[in-house]
Amino acid sequence: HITVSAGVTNPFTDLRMSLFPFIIYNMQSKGWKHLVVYKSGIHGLGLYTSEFIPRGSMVIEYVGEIVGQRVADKREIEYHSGKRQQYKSVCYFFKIDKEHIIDATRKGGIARFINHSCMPNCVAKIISVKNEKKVVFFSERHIDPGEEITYDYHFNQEDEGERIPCFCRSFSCRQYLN
Ligand SMILES: C[S@@+](CC[C@H](N)C(=O)[O-])C[C@H]1O[C@@H](n2cnc3c(N)ncnc32)[C@H](O)[C@@H]1O
Repeated sequence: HITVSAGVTNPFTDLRMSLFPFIIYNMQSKGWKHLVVYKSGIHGLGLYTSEFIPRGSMVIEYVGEIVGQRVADKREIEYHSGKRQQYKSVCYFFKIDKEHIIDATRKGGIARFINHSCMPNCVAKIISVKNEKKVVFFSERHIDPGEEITYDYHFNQEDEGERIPCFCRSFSCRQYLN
């Protein structure tokens, strides 16, 4: 049984899936869920689960280069400057704390494709493993095969100058990401 949200393409019922070049399996260590990158009904590409995920499960880690605020600020300007067209309108940064940002733009895992939803099915938690901070997504409810993985970005309005319209289409959508 596959649940499909209204209007959202489901990769597991879509025959074009086999032709889509962006399918990458999440081959991280055992215990992680089987996840697929596929075009999203929310924005660009998104991350989907191909298996049932019970509530409270570890879903995936946000992996990338850990940089400081100064480097992140420089890279943000570089990525949005137009020199690298593919990074112009998207942001693959995850802020762990004031000093540490994970940049998954050039080197990183598929968690960077997780889109924002105002009614998400996952939550990002910062956990410490051997004194190292890691960002791990946990399921907040059970997630059916074929559902897009989402979390609430919790962007502050003052973070960015321009407001980013939200396309999560959830019942309680706040209309903007920031
Ligand atoms: C980490 S990327 C997510 C993956 C992205 N969809 C892609 O194709 O690479 C974050 C960016 O996706 C877009 N995005 C994510 N969730 C969105 C939403 N609910 N509404 C509109 N844009 C969204 C924004 O441009 C945001 O900066």
